Amino acid sequence: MIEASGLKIGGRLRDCSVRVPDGRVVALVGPNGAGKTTFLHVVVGLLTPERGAVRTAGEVAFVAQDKPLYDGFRVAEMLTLGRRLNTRWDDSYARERLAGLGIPLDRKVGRLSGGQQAQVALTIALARRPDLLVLDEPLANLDPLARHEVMRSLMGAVAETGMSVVISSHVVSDLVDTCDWLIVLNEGRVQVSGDIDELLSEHRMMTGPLGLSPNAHVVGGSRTDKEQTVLVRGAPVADPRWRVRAVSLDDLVMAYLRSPEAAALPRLEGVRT
Ligand SMILES: Nc1ncnc2c1ncn2[C@@H]1O[C@H](COP(=O)(O)OP(=O)(O)OP(=O)(O)O)[C@@H](O)[C@H]1O
Repeated sequence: MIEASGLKIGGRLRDCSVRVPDGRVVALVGPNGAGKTTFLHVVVGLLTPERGAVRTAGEVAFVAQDKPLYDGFRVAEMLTLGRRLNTRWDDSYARERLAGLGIPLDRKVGRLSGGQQAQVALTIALARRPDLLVLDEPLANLDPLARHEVMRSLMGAVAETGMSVVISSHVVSDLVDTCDWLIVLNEGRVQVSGDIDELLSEHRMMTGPLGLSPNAHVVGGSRTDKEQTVLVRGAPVADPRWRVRAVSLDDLVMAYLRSPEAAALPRLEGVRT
């Protein structure tokens, strides 16, 4: 569970509130400089907000954007470090996971591929047996195959343990198959927070003639010289002049990011400050 209320850090985070239930796999998306890393640092306790508060349940493991590995260390030495630093460390889990991935324990970290380094960082975080795993852009600099492998093996671990996860990324398509909760951060504000299936089912994309009102709550849109396409929230009024289709997660995120004043947030009463 993550409960954040009214988080403020200068202009980097401005009144950010979210409430995410236990066991969710959260996609935290937003453009460069949106505040994702800042938000994650507050969630894991590395930064103290000027205003607001955050609560998380249980043990938290964090994998920072610049993977916290030592190039000169062998993989086995990274595990020893993990064991010494963490009381809840599960060494046999770490060794089995790395063996399953074919990553040799005697290899120096600096000699591993980017994908293997990401897997070692993830294994060290998982071996801490966290209740909440927080990953800041774990897929950055990985090729598509390695991205897929990291996400697939992460999902295996989630299915085994039921832990909550937050993953930040610029690339929505990397997260679409694995995450079930979406947070969109834009210019230091939480623009969207909610269950992904619910968000997708309550939004529609409508295309119709210019000048025609969609008779629905419009999030944002685009136009050509003949037509307009708008993302709407809630059921549109039936009108044959509009072509209505379901939205993809990408459509939804892009439409909100293009309209920074629009928001899709649940009511947050009951959040403790
Ligand atoms: N230590 C700091 N002190 C002051 N401002 C900072 C600091 N770190 C980052 N910022 C600024 O805060 C804003 C948010 O940065 P942050 O790194 O949280 O964004 P992000 O969404 O993670 O970006 P990216 O996707 O590029 O990693 C940016 O404008 C950044 O320049």
